[in-house]
Amino acid sequence: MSMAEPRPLTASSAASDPVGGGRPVYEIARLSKTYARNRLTALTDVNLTLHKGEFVSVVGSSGCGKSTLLKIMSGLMPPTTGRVVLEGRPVTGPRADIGMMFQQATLLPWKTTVENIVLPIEIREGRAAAKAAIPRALELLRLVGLGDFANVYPGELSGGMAQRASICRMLIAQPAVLLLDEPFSALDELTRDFMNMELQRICAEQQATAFLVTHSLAEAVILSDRILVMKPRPGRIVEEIVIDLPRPRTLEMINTPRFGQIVAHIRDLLGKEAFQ
Ligand SMILES: Nc1ncnc2c1ncn2[C@@H]1O[C@H](COP(=O)(O)OP(=O)(O)OP(=O)(O)O)[C@@H](O)[C@H]1O
Repeated sequence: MSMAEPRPLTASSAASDPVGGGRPVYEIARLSKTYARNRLTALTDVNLTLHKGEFVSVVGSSGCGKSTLLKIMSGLMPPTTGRVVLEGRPVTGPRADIGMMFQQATLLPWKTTVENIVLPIEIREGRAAAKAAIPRALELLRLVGLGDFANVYPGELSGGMAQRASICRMLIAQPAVLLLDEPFSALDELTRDFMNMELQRICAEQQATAFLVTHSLAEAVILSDRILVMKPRPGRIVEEIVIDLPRPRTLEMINTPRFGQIVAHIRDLLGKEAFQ
């Protein structure tokens, strides 16, 4: 293998090879999922460890099991077999220390931005706790550049601004892990690029441990320390790629030969079926 090639690792080594030396935060071992209704094996023998401060993405063709994996990781769905452990405790349902972000911001239109951000606390711990969390919500709004928009309603926010607000809502409970389900795919390309750079900055500032599902290879490469490549029937991790581009990443890196090589390598791994 030449030095210019991405360094491929086997899927089984994914569980034991920390990037940046962080401690293990989220651990999945021998995970499988068979949907009872159609007896479809959506995932088989998935092993994965996320280390503190690490950004890991998963890519793969439609139907390879990415959403199934994310639902299990978030506690929304039980696995058929295997171990799912966050901060030493098995994940058996939704938890306050799991932060989630989706394609749509899903802010409540009758609540102001800051009220939306403290909403998870209000739901879990009541009004007094939500009120006490407002200073932290305002601090988070400043972190994402929305300091002046705390008291406006979501209808007055652009798509990118609404997603920034949902980053704050995700971070308010100081989650141990961030699970990101194509958070910027509904945005136009320029805003999406910008938001990815913002996400990188925020994750670095918060030392966040993040797991991203995306259809965009470029997005996965620009953001990640490692990329897991999945294949379908049955859904499994076939390769792990360590992204050795320096940090902080910049959009200019997208035009470098190294970036192009890594994307081409992943595209080859995915094969033609991923793009049909
Ligand atoms: N609730 C369900 N019941 C039965 N089969 C399901 C269910 N949800 C997903 N599947 C099947 O499991 C497989 C994996 O689906 P999943 O949605 O996890 O894939 P994905 O990689 O997220 O796809 P996409 O990229 O298109 O969102 C697919 O074959 C899908 O048809």
